[in-house]
Amino acid sequence: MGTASSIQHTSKQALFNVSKAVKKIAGFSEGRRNRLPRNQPRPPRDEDSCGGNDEKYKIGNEDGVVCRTQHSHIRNATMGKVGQTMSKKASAQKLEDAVTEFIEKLGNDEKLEQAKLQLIRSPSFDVWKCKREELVSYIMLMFGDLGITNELDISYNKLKKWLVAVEQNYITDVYFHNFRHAFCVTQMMYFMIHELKLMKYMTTLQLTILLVACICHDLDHPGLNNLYQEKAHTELSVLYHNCSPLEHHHCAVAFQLLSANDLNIFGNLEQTQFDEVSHIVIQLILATDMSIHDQILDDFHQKLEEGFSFDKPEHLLALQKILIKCCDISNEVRPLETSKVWVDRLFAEFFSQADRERREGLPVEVFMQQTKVKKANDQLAFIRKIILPLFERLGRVFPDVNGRILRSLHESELFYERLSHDEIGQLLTDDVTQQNNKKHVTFRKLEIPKVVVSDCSSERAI
Ligand SMILES: Nc1nc2c(ncn2[C@@H]2O[C@H](COP(=O)(O)O)[C@@H](O)[C@H]2O)c(=O)[nH]1
Ligand SMILES: [Zn+2]
Repeated sequence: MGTASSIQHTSKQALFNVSKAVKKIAGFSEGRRNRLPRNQPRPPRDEDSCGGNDEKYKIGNEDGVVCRTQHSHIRNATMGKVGQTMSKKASAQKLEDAVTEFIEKLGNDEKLEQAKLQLIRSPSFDVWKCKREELVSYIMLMFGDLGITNELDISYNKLKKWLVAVEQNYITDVYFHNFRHAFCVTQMMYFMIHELKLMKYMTTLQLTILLVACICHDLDHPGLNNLYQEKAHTELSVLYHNCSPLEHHHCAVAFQLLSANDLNIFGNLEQTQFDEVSHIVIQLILATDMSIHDQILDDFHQKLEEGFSFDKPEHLLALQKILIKCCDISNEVRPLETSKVWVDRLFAEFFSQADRERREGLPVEVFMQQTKVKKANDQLAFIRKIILPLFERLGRVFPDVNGRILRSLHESELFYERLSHDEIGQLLTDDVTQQNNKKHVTFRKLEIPKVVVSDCSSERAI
């Protein structure tokens, strides 16, 4: 697998040395920064992320919200270890009781942290009940829990600054491809790391790569897909010759951010290691382009037929691509009340793109036309043709996938099967376009590259 060989080679090997003697942080980071100059900060955002202005997603006012949010959030947690053989709803109730009981006994910060870790280790974690700042702090918890901050010697401040910069480089007004989506993909990966015990097979650096790729995989997504980029001959489509233009852009923004000295969470790696890490992160982000879905699935299938081995770098990379793809389209692994919102948001993004295409005189795909789409039908098809086969293939390496993950997917399948008989999604949550009718969705003209590396200051303290 060429340059990725040493990072990917054999599990649980000490792959990098962070001792003071080998750190060349200053020179190393300066060099990279000089090659990739910083850009102008983006104007401040006017609202609190997706759904921030919607009553439905509001958690309360700013005063005292942290405490109330944490507790209501923990109380509303669902599933987890409890009730793995029960339905999504029954297991949710059981865990809710268990967590409520647990909270009553909480006496200090450490216990609260443990309770939070329990929450984010579950696919039932409800992203809609959190403020953006909380999401950043949850990712910090994941890094601490997996030993990443220790092993890569990342300071609390640097990690926080990097995450805040990443969060600011997702576009708030985009219905689906916003920071909450990136968080969900990351949190699902964190869940999978525990559920499938990936730490037995991968090094801490390899796990870090997975999480970083998830966090960055849709950076600066404009809410207009690759088809639009091509049809409208956007700057991105020209720059990347219509070859996964969005995914290449997400990579470009990710590495613009990492090029800043104070944001480079890989700053303690040697240059060659940084290059190898970058190479893998880029390949994982590029793998999220659904137009190469079959190709990636076939490649993994071939490795399975050869006899999958964690010790073969090319096998490991194929598996990592499947993992990030699973997480990227994993909303249906979550409880229906969470996943339904994502379905509506995805369609709202499609419809918004279709409106724009009509305004610009471009052809509009049928699956994006509000008058033609049958949400339940389409979702059922997506579950059956894309999601289930992908997870089932992952299950060939990790049989644990066949437990609660597949059960949950089959529950969703059943739900949409029933709904598709009634159609047309009357039982789905209110259309997001109606929820957001006060909000004007404005897509900025793409400027390449545009990255925010400033404004990570104390007023945004986590
Ligand atoms: N009909 C559905 N399409 C979905 C769903 N989840 C994801 N998707 C599609 O896949 C891509 C994923 O790639 P991304 O990196 O752009 O997030 C996404 O754009 C959708 O087109 C789903 O639940 N239903
Ligand atoms: Zn995505």
